[in-house]
Amino acid sequence: MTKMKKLDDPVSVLPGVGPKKVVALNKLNINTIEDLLNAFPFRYEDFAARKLAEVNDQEKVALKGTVASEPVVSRFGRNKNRLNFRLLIEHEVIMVTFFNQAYLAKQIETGKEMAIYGKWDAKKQRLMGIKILAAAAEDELGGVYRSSKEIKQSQVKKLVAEAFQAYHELLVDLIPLALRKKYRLMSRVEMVRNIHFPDNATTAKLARRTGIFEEFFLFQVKVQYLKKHNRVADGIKLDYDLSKLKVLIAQLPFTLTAAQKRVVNEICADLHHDYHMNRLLQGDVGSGKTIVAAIALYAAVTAGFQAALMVPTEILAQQHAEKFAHLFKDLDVNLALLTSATLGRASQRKELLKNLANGQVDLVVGTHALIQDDVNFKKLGLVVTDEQHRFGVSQRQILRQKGHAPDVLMMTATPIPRTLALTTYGEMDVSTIDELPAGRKAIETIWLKNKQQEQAYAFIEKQLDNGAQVYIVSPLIAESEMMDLKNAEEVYLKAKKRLEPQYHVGLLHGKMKGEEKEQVMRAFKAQQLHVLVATTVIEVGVDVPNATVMMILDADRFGLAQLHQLRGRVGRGTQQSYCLLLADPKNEYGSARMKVMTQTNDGFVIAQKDLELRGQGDVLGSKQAGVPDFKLGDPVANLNVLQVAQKEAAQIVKDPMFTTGNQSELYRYVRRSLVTGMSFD
Ligand SMILES: Nc1ncnc2c1ncn2[C@@H]1O[C@H](COP(=O)(O)OP(=O)(O)OP(=O)(O)O)[C@@H](O)[C@H]1O
Repeated sequence: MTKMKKLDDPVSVLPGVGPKKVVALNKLNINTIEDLLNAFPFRYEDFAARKLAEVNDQEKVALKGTVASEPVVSRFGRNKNRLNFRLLIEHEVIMVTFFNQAYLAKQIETGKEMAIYGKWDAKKQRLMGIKILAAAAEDELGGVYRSSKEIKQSQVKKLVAEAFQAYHELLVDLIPLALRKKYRLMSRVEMVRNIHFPDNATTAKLARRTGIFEEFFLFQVKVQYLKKHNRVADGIKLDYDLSKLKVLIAQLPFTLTAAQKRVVNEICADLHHDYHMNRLLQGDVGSGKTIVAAIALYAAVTAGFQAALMVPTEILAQQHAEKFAHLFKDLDVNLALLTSATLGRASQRKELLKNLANGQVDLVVGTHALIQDDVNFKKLGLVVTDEQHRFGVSQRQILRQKGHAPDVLMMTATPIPRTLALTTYGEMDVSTIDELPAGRKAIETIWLKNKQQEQAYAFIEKQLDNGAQVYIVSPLIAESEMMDLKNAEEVYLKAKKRLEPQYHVGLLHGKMKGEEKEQVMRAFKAQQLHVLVATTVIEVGVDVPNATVMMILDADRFGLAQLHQLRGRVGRGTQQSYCLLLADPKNEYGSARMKVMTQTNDGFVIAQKDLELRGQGDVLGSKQAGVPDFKLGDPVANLNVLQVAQKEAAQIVKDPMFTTGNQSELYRYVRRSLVTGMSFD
């Protein structure tokens, strides 16, 4: 009796797939039959014969004609040869050339009708042959597959065909029938068949349409199910003391914006529940996320738990710790700062670790040093982190192993366009601060050419005379910290020469020791320094409201998101702020970025523009963006489909067992993928 076939059979079950091929396929992420069936071609070669007049130079096309001369093979070099013959297409004669395929000569006879696929050289009126098309293949679209040095794409294609042949009846429909009808989608078998082996361009397109919907729909069902699933009561219930929170809020030097109040309520409701909070707090630069985080952290402390804030740099840890010390000075909070600098001193380190472990410390601010091995908490209830430390499975695992399953609030200052938010943070609840504190004036951004630097300095001088403080951001040299440093030093010397002795200029860069950095930041905050020349170390979170002018040198070297972050260091108070971009962009893309910066201060608009300008390839190609890899769908180009899929998925997960309609396959699929782990957590 033969073994039962399963879609997760390894590829080695196919005839001719030995250990070497298995390795080659695995490298392409193809391990099972199912993977093979899902290894969709990324484009098609169109083998339908075209008219010569319509073909562009260097285009790959199929041309059909009558052989008009005997094939001539000439040999040159070592083992090299060229095969030439003429082909009559309607009334024109072209030359066809194949390199190193002399063996094809025997198929070529004068007067024979032939279709040949190749690359058209318009100048020489020559088709550089790639292959002779069989008569039956003439109307076909040939899928082009990912391949590698070890495995050719024709082999991948052959294996896909064999796998489809042997396993296609195991393909089950995961999209409920009602939805397939509603959106006129193919069955899964038809979809897979027509993506791999379409009869023509139309069926290929229709199959892809189904494939894209399926991909988004399954993803959405999974994340939405997971979100519900997370709501089971195995988290911590933080019974915070509302009256104490009110005291804190009343003490603030400002009133919270309506948006801040709303998100505080959303977060507090989560804290109070006994499920795990897994929430994203997004807000534009300067929108006041820190105070929201502080309120949440304090809430955890009033509930008798410890709370931690994890930030990406030591400067920020220091800054937040200082702010919190001020904020909580009359409240009963025992605050500690934990960075690699504080951990560096042995005595301090021992004391700090002891107090975290015995629960003396209520609230700790730190860098990623916070979740290192020897750091133990007594009763950790809430961790607030930021996007740069996406708090993923492994970190949660670390904390869980230490006996904690804290609520998690992740902050992001990079607004994500709605499109990507749907996909990137699908499994999280999202709170958005969509309003800036009252009284903020829009930052005025001016783009100048490099040769106008003197004008920029004159402007800076005038602003300094009016009591402003200034950042000068030195140009970024990709991949070279040393060059960054050299640049920053040069800019620093120049600024000193230009502005001292009236004004004091400081320098801040990533290579400085923690203490040195602190000193410089402190002097800048205290207005002992008027101008701060810095590399991008100031990008994230630095908050000095009196600094109202920023000059960014060679601004076109930065991406939009980074420029927006940098610029966000000014415009944090009620004074009019300015941002001077100095740049001679080398291409249109660079100019477009400068223009966007001068046109808007809205991080959401900038994020959307960034996406459009960079092209989805760029954005989705970068893993760190956290965007799941879709095989067929493109969350930007296929936004409508994504939204429909999201809406339909919401309907499905309303019912915890998916019992409405016949969706047991879908349910099994979702349960299975949760067991095997989801990559986006
Ligand atoms: N409701 C408010 N009214 C007035 N000022 C506020 C308000 N909330 C926060 N601020 C002030 O606005 C400034 C920016 O706030 P905060 O540092 O929290 O911004 P952020 O959202 O963390 O920004 P970034 O992502 O740029 O670091 C701070 O100086 C803060 O004290």
